[in-house]
Amino acid sequence: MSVTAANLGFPRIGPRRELKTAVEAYWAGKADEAQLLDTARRLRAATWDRQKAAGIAVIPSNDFSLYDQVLDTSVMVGAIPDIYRGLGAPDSLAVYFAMARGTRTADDDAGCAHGHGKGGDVPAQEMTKWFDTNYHYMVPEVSPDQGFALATAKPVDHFREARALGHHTRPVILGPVTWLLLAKSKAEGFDPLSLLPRLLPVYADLLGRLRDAGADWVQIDEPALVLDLSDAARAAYVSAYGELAKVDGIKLMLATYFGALGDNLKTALSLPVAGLHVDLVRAPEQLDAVLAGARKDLLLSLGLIDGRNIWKADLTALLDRYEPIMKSRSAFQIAPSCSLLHTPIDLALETKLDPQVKDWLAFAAQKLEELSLLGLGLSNGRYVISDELLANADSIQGRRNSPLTNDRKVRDRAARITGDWARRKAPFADRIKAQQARLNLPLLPTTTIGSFPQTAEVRKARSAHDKGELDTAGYERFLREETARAIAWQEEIGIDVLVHGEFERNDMVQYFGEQLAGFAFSRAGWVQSYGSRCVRPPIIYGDVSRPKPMTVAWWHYAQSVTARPMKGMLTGPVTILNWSFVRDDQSREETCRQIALAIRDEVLDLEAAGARIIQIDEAALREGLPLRRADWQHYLDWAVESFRISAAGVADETQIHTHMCYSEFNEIIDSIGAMDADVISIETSRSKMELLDAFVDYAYPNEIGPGVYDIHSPRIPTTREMEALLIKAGERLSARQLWVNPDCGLKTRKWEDVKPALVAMVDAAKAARAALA
Ligand SMILES: CN1c2c(nc(N)[nH]c2=O)NC[C@@H]1CNc1ccc(C(=O)N[C@@H](CCC(=O)N[C@@H](CCC(=O)N[C@@H](CCC(=O)O)C(=O)O)C(=O)O)C(=O)O)cc1
Ligand SMILES: N[C@@H](CCS)C(=O)O
Ligand SMILES: [Zn+2]
Repeated sequence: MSVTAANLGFPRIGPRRELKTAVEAYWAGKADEAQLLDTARRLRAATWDRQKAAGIAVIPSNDFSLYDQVLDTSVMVGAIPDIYRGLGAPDSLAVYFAMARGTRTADDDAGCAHGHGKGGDVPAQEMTKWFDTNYHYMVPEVSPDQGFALATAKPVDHFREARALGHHTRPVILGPVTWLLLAKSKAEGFDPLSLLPRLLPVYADLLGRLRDAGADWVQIDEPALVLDLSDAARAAYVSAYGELAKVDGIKLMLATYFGALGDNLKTALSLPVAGLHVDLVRAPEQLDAVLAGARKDLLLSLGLIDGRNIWKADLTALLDRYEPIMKSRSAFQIAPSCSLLHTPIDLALETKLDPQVKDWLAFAAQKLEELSLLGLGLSNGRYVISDELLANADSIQGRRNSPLTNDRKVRDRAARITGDWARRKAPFADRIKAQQARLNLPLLPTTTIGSFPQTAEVRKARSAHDKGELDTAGYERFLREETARAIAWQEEIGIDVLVHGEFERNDMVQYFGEQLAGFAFSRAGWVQSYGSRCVRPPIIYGDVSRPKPMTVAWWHYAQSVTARPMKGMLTGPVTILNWSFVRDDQSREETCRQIALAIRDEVLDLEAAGARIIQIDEAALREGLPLRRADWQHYLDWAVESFRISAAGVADETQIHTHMCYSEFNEIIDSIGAMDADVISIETSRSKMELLDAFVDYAYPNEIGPGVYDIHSPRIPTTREMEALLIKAGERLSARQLWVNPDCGLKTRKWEDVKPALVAMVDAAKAARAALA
């Protein structure tokens, strides 16, 4: 019996975000192509060396990407829409980054939420979330007459590059069926999956070239196998892998992750591949069925180390569970559950973490060490790693018994929650009357979503403050000036309900996590969100509570400089949960309720301070939906309840807003309705208000701000087009229900875009008021 430690993918941004610095310098014209490619090469070499040093036997290549691995695949197979073709050779950086970002050149990578950056001459491709992660990929675009050809040979180039450095790697490629299932076509009714027969020869060509370059195994990622699939998709798997099996001399490790194969297990096990990777962290229960159904000669890769979270693995528990099965087959691979792309790189860089909490954590580099130890223990017996096991058991015990993770008061309070906590006192119809009497707003009130541009100056000031180069008084003075300027400008252009601009916030989740008990923060724990943009997800290690008010002082200052209503601005519990690394020793649901209580306290303090309107953003509520539909309702029920707990403590006349900068509401509209926010702002501008239909069909009774300004594009919308959108909205919903706002916050935009756009938005509201009155 042999057990081999394999990795499925390593983060590519570099321990100090070297890739971000390099690509942004290239985009800004401050570095040339050779400099960028040189940094990329050095990062790859360091990553391969690191994995070898950690004792990983199967090291991936082609997991590196300058922007996104799905985009790499699209370019590789020649799925380059015509608009980009004139910009350079198919394998040029010009075409690649145009697809990623559009062609308008500028020195920042303006981008936000679910869209991004540049429009300009040529728009970027659409971007969306990679399964249920906070990583975003570029959506492949195909047409009914799509042709495919191997346009780049990056997997082969990187395999050779690694070999020249002494590493025999296992190239990773995104499988053809998942790639097609993620693809979209502008042609109505066209199913990209029908292109499979045309795509397969390109994959076969690639596999042949990898073999000729010396590769023996290729990891082919098919995460779509953990989704609810149609019979057609399952049939596509059978024909695709039947065809690829004809390529001689190369073995495929079919990698599935992010969940159980479930009803696709039979299909997966029937495929003529040499290996199958299964996620046993998200879906440990599938082990028995996989073992029972797998051909004797199928190499199983067991995903044992969590690639989606940062907790140290319990090595003894893993040995207890997996030792007994080791003799059942001649060989196993063990691996992280999925690529380590979704974890920060190296815990060793964290010098400021509480040592106790740090002892409970493993980032990507540490996960490789765990994997390697586990491999040794499973192959040779646990005595060979006895010292390491003892140390690991100490950490696991330490975390389990630590008073840091348990706060009796929080638990008692959460246990006392009753239905009343999640119910506003009066129904919406009564509340809205009280709110209108108090707020006295015009028809179609104007507002924005919260943030104003996070300029280089703002980021520099924060960075200087963090480093101790700018004292707190100086930093706060600077922030007050920025805030006051933004408020005066909103008054000047005639916005009705104001925001303070969020200049004091580094990130809408991190900012709250930094102030809540039960959260820890990394200094260098960056995780790629999209392209060069990264986030540092907070780490929720203990029971969550709010030691003191978090936003009241800033709100108070902002309200003190204007008579108009200033929104209290909070991130909601579900979004804080979904964008954090969450403790794994209690249910997400339980943790979310604790966060909800903390936000409820903040809501009530804002109300007591005089806030008439409080916005609780739930930008990540939808993306938290489980991958399988059967699990949706349970999630939606507790997510909605948490939001309601956070919001429902206020008096009838206090208006609660929520914001969701996405647009697919059809399938979850009942839950959106159940949130019972007085006002919801959503993204609708790009769909030209069509996405309001879900609200119309549902007869949504509360107020809605359908976004009229696409903040993902630097294009400045005209008064006329925003007015037309409002009229369209007014035809679908009562004008009395409508608010006027952009699709999302403006933090990633520039003032020079924001100013004319908001002036035009206010004019559009005035015109629409006259038309709809
Ligand atoms: C809305 N989105 C968000 C998601 N997740 C979140 N947690 N937050 C979100 O807002 N998921 C979905 C989308 C993803 N979209 C984005 C959009 C934008 C970014 C982004 O801009 N990231 C920044 C980092 C943001 C941040 O934390 N900034 C800090 C630190 C800034 C920094 O790097 N400082 C430098 C010094 C800077 C200087 O001197 O000029 C340093 O520390 O070295 C801050 O502002 O204080 C990015 O740059 O990648 C991410 C996801
Ligand atoms: N209030 C936040 C929400 C972003 S989703 C902002 O305006 O940036
Ligand atoms: Zn938003």
